Amino acid sequence: MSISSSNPVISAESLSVVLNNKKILTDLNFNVKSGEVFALLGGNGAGKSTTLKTFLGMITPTSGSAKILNLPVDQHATELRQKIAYLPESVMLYAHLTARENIKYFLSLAGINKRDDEINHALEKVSLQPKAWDERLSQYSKGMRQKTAIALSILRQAPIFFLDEPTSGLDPIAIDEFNQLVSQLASSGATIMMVTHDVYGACQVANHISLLRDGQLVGNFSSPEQGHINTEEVHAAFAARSLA
Ligand SMILES: Nc1ncnc2c1ncn2[C@@H]1O[C@H](COP(=O)(O)OP(=O)(O)OP(=O)(O)O)[C@@H](O)[C@H]1O
Repeated sequence: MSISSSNPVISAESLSVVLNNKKILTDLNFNVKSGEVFALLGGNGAGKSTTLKTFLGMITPTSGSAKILNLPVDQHATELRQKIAYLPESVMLYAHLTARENIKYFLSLAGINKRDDEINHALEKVSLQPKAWDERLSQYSKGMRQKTAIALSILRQAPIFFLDEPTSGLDPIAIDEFNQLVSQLASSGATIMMVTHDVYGACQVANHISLLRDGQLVGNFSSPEQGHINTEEVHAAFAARSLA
């Protein structure tokens, strides 16, 4: 179950999901390789959360498959879990513990021991200000909680990230910092899939964007060799949904 730069790390193959007799996802196909950031973009009710839940093993495909490292996730959830970092829209860490305490606690649950200097290094890597390291998370902004969760994922050495609406509720500076962090993670070889309705943020950070509408992929965009995906082009495609 190794990660090579040429094989897809995350792939949807003719993935369809029906829930309560309702077609939610229809024939999705995409591949994400190591070092890439993939954004699944769509409006409310497009099927983004359903796609994410399918890759997290919480929903079983009705047909086709959702694979990670070429393994169907619904059949290999336990062995894949340790490779995956999942950041929900609201990061699930303890408000009454500090960043350092949260990290130590969740690492201990995973049976991982890290020295204080290794934890410091991870917190530095995500640019969490040192003066906040020993403050309770109840004092943190959403951006700071996300940084803490990413530091934890770095220490867990999880190479595959699933991000759910990561920039919603962040101020513009925190959005830029978060996008930089995502780009850094990808440059160091992580594979990142995010679901979002933030066109601008997706264009800033993604190598590939797929546009999801009514459970179907209706547009694909890739970044040029140097630079970002064109925001206006993606915005026009996204906005066309209301005219369809
Ligand atoms: N268990 C279910 N049974 C029936 N329909 C469902 C079920 N779960 C989700 N849906 C429907 O599937 C569609 C896609 O929902 P989903 O939550 O995946 O969309 P989304 O793109 O994440 O939306 P949002 O941006 O609003 O969170 C919606 O119409 C939703 O009502």
